[in-house]
Amino acid sequence: MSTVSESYLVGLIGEGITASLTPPMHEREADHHGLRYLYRPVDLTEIGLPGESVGDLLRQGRNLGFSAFNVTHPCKQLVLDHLDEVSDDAARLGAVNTVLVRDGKFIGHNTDFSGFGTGLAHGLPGATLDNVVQLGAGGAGSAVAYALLKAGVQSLTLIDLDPARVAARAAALAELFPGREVAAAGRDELADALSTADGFVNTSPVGMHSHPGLPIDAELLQPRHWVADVVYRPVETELVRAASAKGCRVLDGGHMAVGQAVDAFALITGIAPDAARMRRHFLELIGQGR
Ligand SMILES: NC(=O)C1=CN([C@@H]2O[C@H](COP(=O)(O)OP(=O)(O)OC[C@H]3O[C@@H](n4cnc5c(N)ncnc54)[C@H](O)[C@@H]3O)[C@@H](O)[C@H]2O)C=CC1
Ligand SMILES: O=C1C[C@@](O)(C(=O)O)C[C@@H](O)[C@@H]1O
Repeated sequence: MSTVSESYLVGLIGEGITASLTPPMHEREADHHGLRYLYRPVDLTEIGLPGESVGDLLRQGRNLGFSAFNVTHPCKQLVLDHLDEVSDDAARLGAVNTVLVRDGKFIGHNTDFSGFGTGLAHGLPGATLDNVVQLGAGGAGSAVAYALLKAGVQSLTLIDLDPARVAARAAALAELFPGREVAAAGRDELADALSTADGFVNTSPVGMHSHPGLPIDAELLQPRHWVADVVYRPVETELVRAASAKGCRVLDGGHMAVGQAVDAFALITGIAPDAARMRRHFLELIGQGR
């Protein structure tokens, strides 16, 4: 037996997340710190609940002694209506993936953007951030674009297949970061945009096992470009491979996947986790086909 001050009970609420690597990453790191820490997936698909039930689940979880939750698709925006406090960045971004239960209150944070930002700083130190092209303006893309602008990117070109979505995202980001240039573009403008860019980030699903291929023509990459992917199944995507072969510095999608877990673990426990150890564990899990 343990009381809420002696142990941690954490859940991940979202659709189709039973195979997520985030629970084992947290649990293994907690073991290293000698913590009693259990992290369970609460898979909406398996229990047959809609995303709108996230508020009820949070309240039930609080009553059952949960310490915190990660929330993911389709709940990152829906959860906002149920929180007592939201960090400035999560409020600006309009998305929460981490909810702390503190004195019966729900406090929202976003570690997707901070996790990508930390991965970028550690994985590509000193990368020139003046001009960046990002493919994909969906859920992951919103957090990554926010992280890039926070990291100092001056000119960001967002490219997506959905013109309305990318225009809305670019306009919202331009308002949040006055003085920066945030442009929306179509795929036909990729070559032009990359000709003056320092870096390229893929946040589209292209490159996943279920969606194989290169998200852009590798001919467009020059050795001066740094290249980041957020796809992490596989970790070595076709983009990562092609960019490395061109001599580009690369950041694989595992950095964001581990970064969000590192930052959430720190928020939940107040303990700084060993990020390198968590990445080794993540790569081990991926290597086992998890
Ligand atoms: N490393 C990490 O921690 C995470 C990685 N991901 C990865 O990011 C990928 C995207 O996830 P979400 O943003 O949640 O999906 P989403 O569906 O919200 O957004 C994907 C966006 O990419 C656009 N898109 C698709 N194909 C494109 C193409 N060929 N060219 C340009 N735009 C294209 C879509 O129109 C859409 O706006 C996932 O497939 C997953 O692999 C997602 C979440 C976290
Ligand atoms: O979107 C994601 C991915 C995730 O749901 C996972 O399954 O690893 C964990 C969430 O914290 C994060 O925001």
